[in-house]
Amino acid sequence: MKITGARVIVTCPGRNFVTLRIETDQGVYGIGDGTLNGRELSVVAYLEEHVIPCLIGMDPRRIEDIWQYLYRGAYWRRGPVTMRAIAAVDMALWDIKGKMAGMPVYQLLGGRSRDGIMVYGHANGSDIAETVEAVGHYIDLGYKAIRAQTGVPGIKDAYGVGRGKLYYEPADAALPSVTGWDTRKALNYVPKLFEELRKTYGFDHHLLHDGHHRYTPQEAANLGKMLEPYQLFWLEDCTPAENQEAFKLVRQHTVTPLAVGEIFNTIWDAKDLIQNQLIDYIRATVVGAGGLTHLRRIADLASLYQVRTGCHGATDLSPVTMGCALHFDTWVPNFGIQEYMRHTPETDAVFPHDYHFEHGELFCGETPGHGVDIDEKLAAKYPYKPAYLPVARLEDGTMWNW
Ligand SMILES: O=C(O)[C@@H](O)[C@@H](O)[C@H](O)[C@H](O)CO
Ligand SMILES: [Mg+2]
Repeated sequence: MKITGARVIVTCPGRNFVTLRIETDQGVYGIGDGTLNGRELSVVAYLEEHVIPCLIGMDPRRIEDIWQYLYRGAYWRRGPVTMRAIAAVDMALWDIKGKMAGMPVYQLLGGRSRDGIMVYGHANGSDIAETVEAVGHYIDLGYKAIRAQTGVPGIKDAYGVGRGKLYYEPADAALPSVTGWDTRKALNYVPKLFEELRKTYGFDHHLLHDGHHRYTPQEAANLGKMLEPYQLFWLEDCTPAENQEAFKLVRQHTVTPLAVGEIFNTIWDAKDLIQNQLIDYIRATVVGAGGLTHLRRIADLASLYQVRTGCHGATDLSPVTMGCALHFDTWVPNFGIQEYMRHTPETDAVFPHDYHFEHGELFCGETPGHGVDIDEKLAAKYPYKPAYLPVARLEDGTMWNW
């Protein structure tokens, strides 16, 4: 069996997506997601200039060998662009493998470990009252787990406050928009949100919060401690994780569960955090961490230390990634939770899929492969539109973490 061709499809049904389609001499094709929010065209170039020419003539059944070829062969290893390009190839090859076997990908991974996949949605508001109401909306939709993010008085465009009830897309301008941040104001306000949420809705639902890399280790430890009475499912990205040791300080001071990893792109980013039990959930994703082939290695390492998966699932991960993630989540023994930021109807129309939402859970389908396709005619109606993630500055103008 041979790869006879491959092409990259860039489409923007409300936001940009990068999709790789791989053709074979058996007439079977597969698709993969390579979207990198705000830097999409770098992955397009990497795929078109440096990956696709190497793939032609290769045997698509050799998923592991092609992964090793693309990882080791690049010489310059790791990084978000390289690993997303590898992920796009990997997802497409698993899709082809499933179609050839007549099986959904979760069967190829090892079969079902569960039926439904517990997901969490994104409730947010400009202040505590609005956010409390938004959480109620997600409860009414049947979610068992809800992430809550609030605007903070005195902070311009604080992270996580969307522009609509269900859809949250942070990439918002042709050049990065500038938002503000003030840790002291946030530390004085965020715990009050969770106090109000528990007072209003009790403890029957999981609540999550995303620190989005904004706190120093000491501040993160302080926030984790202040949130303990509200029994969060997790506090995510509480402090930048390049220095994995920083989590030792946080861990010493709080039992609030910690999650990290949506910006990780290989097992090396997470190895020390997992082996030292510094986190409870690993958020690495199929698209961000080199595809299913590498993500299951991360999950296996995590399982040795009772760390569970909590894959990132924001709107900037395409339905192709969501489809693959659900097959992964259906198989992985140490599953924790799956993030599920709903895509818009336009996006869903471009990417027809067989997964569905019911009673707070997502269910992958039984279609051979990963169960997601791309309508290229429709995709062509949405040309690429430059969009960047915002940047954040402190009140004195210091660059900070968005
Ligand atoms: O946990 C999350 O969902 C966020 O961290 C993301 O929405 C993140 O801001 C975006 O994926 C960035 O593109
Ligand atoms: Mg996050």
